[in-house]
Amino acid sequence: MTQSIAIIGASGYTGAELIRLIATHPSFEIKALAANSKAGQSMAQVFPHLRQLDLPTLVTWEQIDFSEIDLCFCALPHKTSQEVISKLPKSLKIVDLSADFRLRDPAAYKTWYGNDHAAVDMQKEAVYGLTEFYRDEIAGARLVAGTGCNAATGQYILRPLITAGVIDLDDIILDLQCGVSGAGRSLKENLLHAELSEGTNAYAVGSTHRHLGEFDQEFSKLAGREVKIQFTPHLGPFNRGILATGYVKGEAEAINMALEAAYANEPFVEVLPFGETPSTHHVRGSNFVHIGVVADRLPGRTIVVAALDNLCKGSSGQALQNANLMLGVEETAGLMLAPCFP
Ligand SMILES: NC(=O)C1=CN([C@@H]2O[C@H](COP(=O)(O)OP(=O)(O)OC[C@H]3O[C@@H](n4cnc5c(N)ncnc54)[C@H](OP(=O)(O)O)[C@@H]3O)[C@@H](O)[C@H]2O)C=CC1
Ligand SMILES: CC(=O)N[C@@H](CCC(=O)OP(=O)(O)O)C(=O)O
Repeated sequence: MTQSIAIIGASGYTGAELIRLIATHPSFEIKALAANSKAGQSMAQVFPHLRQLDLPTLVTWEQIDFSEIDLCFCALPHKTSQEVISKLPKSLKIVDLSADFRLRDPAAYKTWYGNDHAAVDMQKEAVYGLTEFYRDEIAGARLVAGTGCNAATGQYILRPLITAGVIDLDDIILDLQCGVSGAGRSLKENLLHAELSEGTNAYAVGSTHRHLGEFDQEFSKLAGREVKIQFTPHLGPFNRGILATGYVKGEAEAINMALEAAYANEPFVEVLPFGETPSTHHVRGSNFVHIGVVADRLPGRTIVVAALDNLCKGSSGQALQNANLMLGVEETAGLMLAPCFP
């Protein structure tokens, strides 16, 4: 049976990545694609790399006939997403890629995003989209909130360690580099080639990045007590990929065992042989996550490194994995592409 798919925000990076992945999906068919400033254009005009695909012309989301859609991906900026989603049919299955439905607590949302939420009921209804840890809830959900790409990478490292009780919860440092496509296809000075290439910089320093709202929510829920980590992201001078490095207090062997046990049956999460560390080069364009554990020279301290592709496992690949669950098809459908290397 074919399932009909719509994508709102199809003219952005995550929208294009969804289309690339769905192109090989055995049962999903793209019926409608929506944009804002680019409505009226063909996808070949907006994204020439998708020229060979037979795709509908971009329209505005108001022009879509949702009665013929089984599931809608929403890849819009924060705030716009909640305004649009609150106007969509209440029976429509939605996977949202924005930050708007990730945080359960309206007060926490206001702290990290600065505004009151426009759809508090839907915020409470949404299921957090980190597939490996919310699989059953996602399968029964109507609205799934895709995670932040930085937030996903950090959680792949830390969630199993918190659950297994193998690290000191008051001594967690996470450091991360995110490729420039993480900022979307927008024109900003610091994203110009001349100002980005051949250098790197930290941002949101002082543990002020909004993805800390997701870390606080998820880690505190897992631990049954408040957990706050130190987190600094860096803007990487590369297009795709996130490399996160966690510094924790705990024994490396126990940490490695906890990660191996947590991901033993996961199709997309791979724990590398003990002592090896991952690279963004080896997950690029794929839905895979690689994780590696190394004992630090300081006794009782361990380094854990994770790599994923922000546009795939960090957003669109995760979104497709969740959509597969919501529509009852094979979870890995359309997602077994090998990484693109070099
Ligand atoms: N990039 C990444 O790695 C990740 C992104 N995300 C989140 O996913 C969402 C999409 O990100 P990304 O694809 O990178 O963003 P882009 O900036 O590349 O694309 C944004 C899309 O939203 C559309 N849009 C903008 N404003 C409006 C509006 N007022 N009404 C309707 N459509 C509008 C744009 O249309 P048009 O171009 O026609 O104006 C475009 O299709 C964001 O919320 C982002 O935070 C989440 C995880 C990772
Ligand atoms: C380089 C860069 O700007 N990266 C983004 C990652 C964005 C992301 O994960 O998505 P959301 O915006 O949906 O939270 C950042 O750190 O804000």
